[in-house]
Amino acid sequence: MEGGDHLAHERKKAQFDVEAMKIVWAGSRHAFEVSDRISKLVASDPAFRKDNRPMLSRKELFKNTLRKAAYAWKRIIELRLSEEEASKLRFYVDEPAFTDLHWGMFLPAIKGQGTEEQQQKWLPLAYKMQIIGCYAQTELGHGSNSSKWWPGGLGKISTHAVVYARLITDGQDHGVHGFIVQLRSLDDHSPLPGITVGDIGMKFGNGAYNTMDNGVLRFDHVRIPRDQMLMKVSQVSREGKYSQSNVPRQLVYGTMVFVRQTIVADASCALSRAVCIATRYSAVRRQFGSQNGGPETQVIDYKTQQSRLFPLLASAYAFRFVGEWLKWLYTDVTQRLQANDFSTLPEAHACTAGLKSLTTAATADGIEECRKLCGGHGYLCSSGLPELFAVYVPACTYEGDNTVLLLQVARFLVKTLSQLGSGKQPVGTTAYMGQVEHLMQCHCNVQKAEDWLKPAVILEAFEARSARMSVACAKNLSKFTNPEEGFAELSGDLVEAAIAHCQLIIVSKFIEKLQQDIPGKGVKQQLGVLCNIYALFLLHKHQGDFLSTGCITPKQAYLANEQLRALYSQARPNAIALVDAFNYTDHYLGSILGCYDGNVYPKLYEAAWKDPLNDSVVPDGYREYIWPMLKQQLRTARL
Ligand SMILES: CCCCCCCCCC/C=C\CCCC(=O)SCCNC(=O)CCNC(=O)[C@H](O)C(C)(C)COP(=O)(O)OP(=O)(O)OC[C@H]1O[C@@H](n2cnc3c(N)ncnc32)[C@H](O)[C@@H]1OP(=O)(O)O
Ligand SMILES: Cc1cc2nc3c(=O)[nH]c(=O)nc-3n(C[C@H](O)[C@H](O)[C@H](O)COP(=O)(O)OP(=O)(O)OC[C@H]3O[C@@H](n4cnc5c(N)ncnc54)[C@H](O)[C@@H]3O)c2cc1C
Repeated sequence: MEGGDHLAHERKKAQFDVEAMKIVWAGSRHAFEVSDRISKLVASDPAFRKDNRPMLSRKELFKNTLRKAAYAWKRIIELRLSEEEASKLRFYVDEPAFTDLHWGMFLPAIKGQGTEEQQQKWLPLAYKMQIIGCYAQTELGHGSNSSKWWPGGLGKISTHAVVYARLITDGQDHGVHGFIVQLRSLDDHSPLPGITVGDIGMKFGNGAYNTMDNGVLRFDHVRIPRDQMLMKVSQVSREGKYSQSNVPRQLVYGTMVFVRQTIVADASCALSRAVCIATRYSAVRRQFGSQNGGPETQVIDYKTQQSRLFPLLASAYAFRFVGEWLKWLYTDVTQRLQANDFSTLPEAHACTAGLKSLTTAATADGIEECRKLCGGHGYLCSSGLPELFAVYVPACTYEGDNTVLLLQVARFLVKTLSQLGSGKQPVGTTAYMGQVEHLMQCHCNVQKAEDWLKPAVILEAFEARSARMSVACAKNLSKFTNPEEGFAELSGDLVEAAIAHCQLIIVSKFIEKLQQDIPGKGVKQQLGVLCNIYALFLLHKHQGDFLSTGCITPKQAYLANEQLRALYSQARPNAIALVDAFNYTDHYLGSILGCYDGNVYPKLYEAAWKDPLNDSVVPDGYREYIWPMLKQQLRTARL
């Protein structure tokens, strides 16, 4: 079958209003319209072509990224795009670049930690791209006195950086503070005196994150003007006197709370993209196994394929909704901070750190699973999956290694439990800890598989598991005379308790989403199916936790799995429509396997001939290396 929509029969099976689901996915009609318009603008402009990336050398690749970034900026100005539209445009250009750090970290750091005066001086320059900034925190080795190493945009492009360094006045160390530092001349881009700066070298994967100039930076007697220390949290007077505003020191790390929140939202984009590719291809790909001489089985009909694919589809939606909620939490904490209410900062830190860790780990693993779900073709660059994985996987490390972040969550949980004794009622995402006595002894009330569809039953099981794991850690910690020693010794268990808590947050936010008014025929029902798949998949995967803490019985674990299988059957006819609801253009997907019309095989065949290796029938190197070898064999054979 040539041309046409090869997935039309799948689209007809949908039991819900796909257009309405697109709006739910986007977050609002307005967000949908902006996203739809800008993604099509990017897709239709040949200047944003990206299929040749894996073939380019690092230098060609990097120059191409600079060209695209400059062209994107030109279009943003010409079209007078709003900040929201401009940020969507950069998103759909889909190429990591120095601009990510400029807009995503440099500007937010100045906004969050600079005084009014500092903001007035630096923000207009940065907004007009008259200076380009990066965020320089990480060091080559341990400590804050070796060389900066890793900051994106630093290597070759940034003119300025927010540099994190220790502040020492009168021989007294005041800890890490942020400073705006000019790195390069605004005339000829050469490094300023005393500054050594460059790129740190090739990274994982061809193309992929090599469009970014992650850099190294050293200072030798560089003087930073006093008024370039970011002084919202603490100040140094003209006379060299150090003082602190009446705000928590942790605000110095506020940019990380912001970025981690955006990383959670981004996880749903990366995972949904991989899932869209794998779902469409699984419906196109047929294998043996039909009965009565009918068409061969679509691989999406294999239960094994469904049990690997549908939990990822459900996770993409779950991460979308928890990302939406996290954005709300971040906005809320920001407003409170402005009113000098710092009470929710520890929770915002724990939620952003924990959810960043959980969603990036699941997304990186999920992209790799999607590659395998596409069989051999998933390994081709034209599937889009190898590059997506290579670009995405460092999210498990940057903005805080995932294990380190889970340990931060664990500290928060242990602290929350320890405060129960003093009568402090936990609120927000730890409110359930207030019923710890009930959760320690409650029994799951599931007798038949369908009982697992009740939100209250799911919630209680997840709350009980999380509370019991945290309490077990707290009890074990209390056996140590030195708490830090205890924390280090039990860190493995603490990480697992943190994971249980974060999974509870994701499940509960999905359930809360379903309590909202969601318009559109069948939309809420489909989201209900996905929510149950997400929760029961986690329960099945971590049944060891649920069983060992006595939250459920082996029979109930068996029933959960039975229900999960039934849910996969319900999701099956809607699978293609559920990925169509992401509204991704073929340009953004960048995948032959995931193309909208499902016309995969002719496109794969055609793409193969475009590979530079097929430019000539006889390859370069044949005469030099292969021909003499063949001749040699010929002579040996004759002897
Ligand atoms: C608008 C468009 C959006 C575009 C989005 C852009 C996205 C761009 C993506 C680009 C891609 C990559 C960018 C990557 C950038 C980076 O990686 S920057 C470097 C980030 N580095 C880290 O994350 C290091 C991880 N380590 C930590 O976070 C440590 O906690 C930290 C180094 C900050 C401090 O360590 P310590 O000094 O050892 O202190 P701790 O014991 O950890 O903490 C002390 C107390 O402070 C609390 N805390 C820690 N962090 C925060 C925080 N961020 N906010 C609030 N509070 C925090 C912690 O809980 C402790 O509290 P307690 O004393 O227990 O009450
Ligand atoms: C692509 C990319 C882009 C980046 N961009 C930037 C940027 O723009 N700006 C910037 O400042 N930085 C940037 N970084 C650096 C990044 O933030 C750090 O790599 C990250 O915070 C992890 O720190 P590390 O590399 O020192 O890892 P390490 O801390 O050395 O981790 C190594 C191992 O030790 C373990 N470990 C470390 N500490 C503990 C502990 N306390 N307890 C238990 N286990 C522990 C970790 O789990 C990990 O397994 C980037 C990194 C990457 C990969």
